Amino acid sequence: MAPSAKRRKNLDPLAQAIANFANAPVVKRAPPTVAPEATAPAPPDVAAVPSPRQASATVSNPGKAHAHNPRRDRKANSAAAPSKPQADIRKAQDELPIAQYRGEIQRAVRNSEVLVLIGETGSGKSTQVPQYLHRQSWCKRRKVKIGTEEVNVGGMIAITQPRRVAATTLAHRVAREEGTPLKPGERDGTVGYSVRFDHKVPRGTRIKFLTEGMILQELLRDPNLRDYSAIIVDEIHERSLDVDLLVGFLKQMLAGDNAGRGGIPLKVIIMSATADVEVIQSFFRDIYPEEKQSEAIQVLRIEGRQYPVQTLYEPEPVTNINDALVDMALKVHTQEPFPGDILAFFIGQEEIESAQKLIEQRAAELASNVPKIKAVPLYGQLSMEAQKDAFMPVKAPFTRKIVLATNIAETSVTVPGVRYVIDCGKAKVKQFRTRLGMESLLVKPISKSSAIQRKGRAGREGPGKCFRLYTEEGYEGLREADLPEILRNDVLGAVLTMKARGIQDVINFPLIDPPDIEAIKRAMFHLYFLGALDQNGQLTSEGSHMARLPLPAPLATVLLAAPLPEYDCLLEAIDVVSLITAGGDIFLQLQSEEEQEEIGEVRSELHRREGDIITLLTTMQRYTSENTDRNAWCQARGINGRNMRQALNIRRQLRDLCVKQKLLADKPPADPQPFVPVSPDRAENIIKCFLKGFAHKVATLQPDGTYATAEGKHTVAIHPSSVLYGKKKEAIMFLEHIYTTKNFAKKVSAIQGAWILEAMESRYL
Ligand SMILES: Nc1ncnc2c1ncn2[C@@H]1O[C@H](COP(=O)(O)OP(=O)(O)OP(=O)(O)O)[C@@H](O)[C@H]1O
Repeated sequence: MAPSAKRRKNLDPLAQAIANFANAPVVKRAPPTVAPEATAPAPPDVAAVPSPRQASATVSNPGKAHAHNPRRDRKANSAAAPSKPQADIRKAQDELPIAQYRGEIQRAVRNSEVLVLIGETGSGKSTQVPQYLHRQSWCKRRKVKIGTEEVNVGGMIAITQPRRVAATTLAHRVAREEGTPLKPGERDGTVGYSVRFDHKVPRGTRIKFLTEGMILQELLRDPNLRDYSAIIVDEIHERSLDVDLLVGFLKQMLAGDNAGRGGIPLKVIIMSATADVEVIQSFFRDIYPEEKQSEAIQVLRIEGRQYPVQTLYEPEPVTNINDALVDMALKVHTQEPFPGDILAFFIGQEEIESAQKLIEQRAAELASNVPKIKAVPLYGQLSMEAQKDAFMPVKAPFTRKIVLATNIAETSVTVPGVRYVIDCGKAKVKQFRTRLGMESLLVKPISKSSAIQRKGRAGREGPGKCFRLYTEEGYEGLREADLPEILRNDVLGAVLTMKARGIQDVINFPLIDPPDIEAIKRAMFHLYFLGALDQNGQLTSEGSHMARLPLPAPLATVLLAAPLPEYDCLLEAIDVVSLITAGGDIFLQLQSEEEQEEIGEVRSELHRREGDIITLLTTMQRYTSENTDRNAWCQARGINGRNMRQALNIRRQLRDLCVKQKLLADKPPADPQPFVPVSPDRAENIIKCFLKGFAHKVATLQPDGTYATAEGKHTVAIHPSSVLYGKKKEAIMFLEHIYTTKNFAKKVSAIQGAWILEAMESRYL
């Protein structure tokens, strides 16, 4: 039997069903016409409003207690008999633990304002809950009168995710389950998504997956979230800065009178496998009078997981975690049954890159009767296109996929094919060091919540195993949850978002864990310096533009300054900003001496003595002037082609946004445009324009040859990835600042001391 056929045969029925479904031609169901309630009837025994006690109780035998039949409900949903692949996927849906709770969830949402839904990883929360709700009568789009204006309110469900990869993969999955897959060129559908620089929202969308940042952007445009009937906040345990802000805004809306929504209430559903229910409940509680609290805020726990996952610990603490990860990946590969892919959690991108090489080397030495290995990286700095590889089945026969991931694969995602998880127990955590005014990347032990989430990536399509590279005592010693981002990060973006939403008193904005008042004050001062706030702390019109750009405030400041006559460099600024926000480094690290000689020489034609900003600009300009083979062009220069394509996509969107915001008069001419090197004068202007956003990130050369930051006089070194590495300049400006082995400045440009004064004076005087 051919290995691929063997592989198929070995799949269990559910995995087979999913594989069949994924490979089968898509059968499109017509976008639903809303036939509320009747389409998903409540089971006969759940008509009464539950007491809060009932609702929050764990149901030990849910199937029996609710006499609910998901298949019967589903039958009522669709008149036409489903095709085979659809029937398979429906069977898989019905077998999820959450299916037994469908009626209970529908009823709880109908009868409450806030539902906290806790269910094990893989129980079906993210994929099923929006599907259970979007045909309910309260979710209908309604025409209402607000003052003299007639507006539509509701009709859609938003479901937020902490990460882009989760939002897009879930949207694709749910769209297929709904029978309206997201295909290029397809304009109609039930499910869509919106993440930074990528949106697919078909006509007729009822379920929209968004990153938390995107819904905050929507809140700026529409403070009443009129498009939505419900907001599902998924994976709240991650406690990103954005999710904390989002629940703060939702709390304010729930506490209000819904006048901006024509009286139509917004439902809020908070979901997680590992969140602290009491913290969430108590956050919302004070909106309601005591006697109404338990009715308004309900809690439901979904019991059970679909497949068992066996946890295996190390007998002794591991000394070298990176070696142990590679060894374990190969051990699992050679000792565990095939098929069954492996998902291994690494500390960070660098560790993944070197492990990938090691695994590939060692895989080449395996005997011919052992399956081959395809190692696929998955980390945040990869372009979206490159991230997709981790989710694709391996095409080559008799090959096992090993996904080497950071914690971006920790929550919410299903990596199809994965049966085995390897957890190194550590992660790189960004922490803002208030005293130093800079970020550090620290390697820290993960929390129990993270360990549970990582384990939960197995057991989604069949029984699985989780290999923890730490001892059981080590696990017991982990803290329950991670520190919320708002308590360990710079709150600049958060304060700008609050101000842009009209929050005057940011210190008293409702937050689950309010940050240090000093951190808020520092952010306000920084925003004042960037021109986003005036002396009274009021949002300026620049600040309002800044908040609407999907960029960190300093980069948004650069784009707003660029059209000014003294700089006049908006197109160039967009080119640089696109490359900076596209993903990881554009220039691949040259490994061998040979590579350094060959590629280094071709690459040097892009290098500019002014530093990384003008080098990036030259790279974009040369790339877009290339009219024959852009891939070959990238390859010859050791440039990451995927990141370049991603940057082009961002460039197009930023150009459109700037036309919309009237920063750019007309659409610029299409590529390819002839390459004209930036003149030194123009380069100076462009760097000065960046200084408007980054005057706080400058350092001057000291007599001993080191650089000291203007703010705080901390020593910084130019990072080896910079074209100015090893160079001595009077002063430098850097766009990134990171503490790893030492304090490094990245994306560095040479500046003059006088320019710093100029940039400061223009703001203060
Ligand atoms: N992209 C996908 N491909 C294949 N199966 C999938 C996919 N997404 C989801 N599934 C299936 O649906 C099940 C439920 O997934 P879902 O994301 O809804 O669970 P969840 O309860 O939200 O989990 P978590 O808390 O881990 O995010 C998975 O265990 C898996 O069997």
